[in-house]
Order: sequence, then structure tokens, then C-alpha cells
Amino acid sequence: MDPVLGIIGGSGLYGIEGLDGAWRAVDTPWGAPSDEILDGTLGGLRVLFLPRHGRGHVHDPATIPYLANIAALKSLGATHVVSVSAVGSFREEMAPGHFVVVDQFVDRTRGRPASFFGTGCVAHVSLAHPICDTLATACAAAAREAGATVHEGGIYLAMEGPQFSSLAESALYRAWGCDVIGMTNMPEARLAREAELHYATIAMVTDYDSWHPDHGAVEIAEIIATLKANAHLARATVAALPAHLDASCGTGCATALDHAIMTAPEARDPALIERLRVVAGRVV
Ligand SMILES: CSC[C@H]1O[C@H](OP(=O)(O)O)[C@H](O)[C@@H]1O
Ligand SMILES: Nc1ncnc2[nH]cnc12
Repeated sequence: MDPVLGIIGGSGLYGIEGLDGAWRAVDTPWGAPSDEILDGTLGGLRVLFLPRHGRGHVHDPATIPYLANIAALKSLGATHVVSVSAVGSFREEMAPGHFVVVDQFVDRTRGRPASFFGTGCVAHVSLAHPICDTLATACAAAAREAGATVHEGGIYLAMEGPQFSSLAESALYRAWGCDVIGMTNMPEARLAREAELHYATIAMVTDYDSWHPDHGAVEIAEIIATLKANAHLARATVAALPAHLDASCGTGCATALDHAIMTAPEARDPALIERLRVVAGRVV
């Protein structure tokens, strides 16, 4: 099966230059995604682009329709999903303007729907390695080719927001060993794994969060300025990605549901099973 690349564009990335295609409205059993999806071709590969916050930045981190976003990409045939996200940094060496291809998450979000499964069909997928190793390698190679300074590996702390962290929280997350902070990659990564999609994140550092003694509080103006200054790198990275995509996977993303469903076939809720066909049709 040829790979189909879904790209979820975060803050500052609401379109993709050079992606020839059409915006398509998609509906899912979990409602509409954040926006229409740009379905087109880039570098000979089918690419599906979805602006996470919607064009014009309409959705806040807590109310982004994460389930619909992942279901919509899956229903259009995505096999891989790359998140492009703005983050704050907890490390001096991960400076504003740098890209971090993260490999782990700590999830501090609260109350966001975080699973396609539930009463009537219970499933437990592994999230020990939430990032697809092969896809992350491709992201790092593409970002380097684009001319970005790239850090391979890093722990992304997903906070609830929408306010930025307090100084005490920032110091605590840093002491925990986290590397970058954002508000959106959870539950997105959980849902991508449940939908058996290869998922990776290119985190673009926009600021030093609030722990840094030489920098003041996080200001949105600083973040937007850094995003604008590095937009060309994000665009060039996305353009370079198709050539680096490798359909192989050592993480087991595409078979994540093989032994995950606990509910006996005769005890399953037919209505939930019907909805699940969109994301888990291989096993339900
Ligand atoms: C514009 S700063 C805060 C905002 O940016 C990040 O979103 P995304 O991952 O979609 O780029 C961060 O998580 C916040 O939602
Ligand atoms: N410092 C920060 N905290 C949370 N999300 C962010 N996105 C960009 N910078 C951030």
C-alpha cells in the first residue's frame, strides 16, 4: 500500500504552498474536523493537510476536535500523520528557531476525550513508544535538508492551557526531564495510535517558556514573530518530507490494535462498533 501523508498544521501553519489539490469537507461519527482538508499531491505523494486550529485560528487547544481530526484523516486514507507544532523549550540548547523531533510525551491535559473506544468496546493499545521511529527519522532528515537546526529526540509536555505555565510549573516540568512544552499533541498522539496511524511531531521552538532567567514571561507576540521568521523552514521541511517517507515501521503502529480489544464479540455495542469502523475497521 502506498503511503498517504497527513499533515496537521499547528499555530502559524494554515496552508501549504505547492500542495496542489482541493479543500474537502469531511464528516465523521465524531463530528466535523477543525476545518476542511486540503487533499492534493506533493513530491509525487498524496498529502492531506489539516490546519489543527482551523484557518483563521478558530479552535483553542482544549476544544480542538481531536477525534474528528484523526478519524477524518484516516477516512480519507492517511497512513502517516505528521504534526507540525509550536512549542516552548526547557533546554538552553533547544533555542527558539530550532526544530525538535520529539520521541516521548508527558500528558498533563485534563478532561479531553482521549479514546475512540469506551463502554461497549474497550481497547488498550500500547503507548510506550507513541512516536513512529521511522517517520521521526524521515522528519528529521527533511528538516535538516530544509536547513533547520534539528534535535532528534525529546520529551514533549502536553499542558492543558490555554494560559502559559507559571514559573513554578515550568521549573517542575524542567526538573522532570521534559524538553519542550505545548498544548495540542495530546490526545492527538493517543488517537493516532488507536487509529493505527504512524505519527510523529516536528516541534518548532518559539520561546523558552517561563523558567529561563534571561527571558521574561512567554508572550504571544514573541511566539508569532519566531513562527513568522521560521515559516520558510517549516514550508521547506514539509516539501522535503515526501522524498524521505519510508513505509517500513519498527514501532508496530499499523498493527497496534492486534491484541488491544478486551470486550467479547457478543458483548460489544453494535452502535459503537459501527462508528469504530472508520478508524478500526481492520479489527472490528
Ligand atoms: C501560538 S502559542 C500556543 C499554541 O501553539 C501551539 O499549538 P500547535 O501545537 O497547534 O502549534 C501550542 O500547543 C498552543 O496551542
Ligand atoms: N511556552 C509554551 N507553552 C505552551 N505552548 C506553547 N506553544 C509555544 N510556546 C509554548
